[in-house]
Amino acid sequence: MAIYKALTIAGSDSGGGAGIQADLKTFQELGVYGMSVITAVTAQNTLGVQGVYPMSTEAIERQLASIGEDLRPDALKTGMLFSGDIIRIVAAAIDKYGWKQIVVDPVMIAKGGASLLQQEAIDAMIHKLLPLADVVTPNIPEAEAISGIRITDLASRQQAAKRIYEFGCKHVLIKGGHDADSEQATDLLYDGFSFKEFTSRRLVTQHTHGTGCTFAAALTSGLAQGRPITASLQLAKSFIHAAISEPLHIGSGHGPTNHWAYQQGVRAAQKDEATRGVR
Ligand SMILES: Nc1ncnc2c1ncn2[C@@H]1O[C@H](COP(=O)(O)OP(=O)(O)O)[C@@H](O)[C@H]1O
Ligand SMILES: Cc1ncc(COP(=O)(O)OP(=O)(O)O)c(N)n1
Repeated sequence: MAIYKALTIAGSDSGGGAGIQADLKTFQELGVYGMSVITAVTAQNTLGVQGVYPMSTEAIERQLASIGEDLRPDALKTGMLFSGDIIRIVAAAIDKYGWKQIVVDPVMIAKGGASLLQQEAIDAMIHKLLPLADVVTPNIPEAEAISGIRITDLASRQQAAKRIYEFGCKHVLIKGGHDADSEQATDLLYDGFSFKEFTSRRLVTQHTHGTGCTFAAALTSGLAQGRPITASLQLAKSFIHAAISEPLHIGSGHGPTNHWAYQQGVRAAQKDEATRGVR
């Protein structure tokens, strides 16, 4: 049996809903061997972010080298990178080790408002990391910050995607979770030629902590397994929809998504199929 390996380069969320923890849970659920490089530790729960503690650049470089010298990832994702220095170190490692299938989730601000990326780092994100990305997955505020274009409708979202594409990434996927007025959660893909939409029903819930990390980790899992980009995005959309559909109701604030839900649905469908076959 082939073992596909995925790497997440991101921050730790002590509450387990976002960051490294969400990524590793998603990799595991989708049958991919997960590895991690931790860029920062956050003290975080469903009520918000109580502390941010970046790792030393030496510790990050050492983790990247440990992976690079022994365990080649089939795909990798970046999440919270916090500073321009960390972004430059990560970009240099991607280049040095020749890693492929790069998903850049340009994490900037947690849903509660805490800053997870220093303002000065946006420039490094744009000029060092985006040119290495196979897919960059901004939410609407992140797409606005990167493109400098205010997104108010489909036309401005398309314009922002085109602008971000010009920074050198192969695909831009602007997520629609923040478009609260819409009855649908629509993610928009641009590949330099045309647009494609990935749509699901918008679920009304406050338990959406970690949706972006989980979505990008599911996309990375698909790419690690050798699926094409659109099939990987479809997988990610199905995974996150299931994870939001069946919240765990833990904590007293914005709870995490349910990383078990997708596979529980797959198993239930298989059981159904098997039962029908017996009849
Ligand atoms: N309420 C919701 N109902 C259904 N899908 C959602 C909802 N909120 C977010 N999503 C989906 O979750 C994924 C992550 O999107 P988003 O929440 O915008 O990212 P982020 O966590 O980075 O802000 C996207 O595929 C988006 O369409
Ligand atoms: C450590 C860490 N990394 C990333 C995030 C942001 O995660 P995201 O999936 O965008 O979810 P929200 O925080 O916006 O709910 C995070 N919070 N912590």
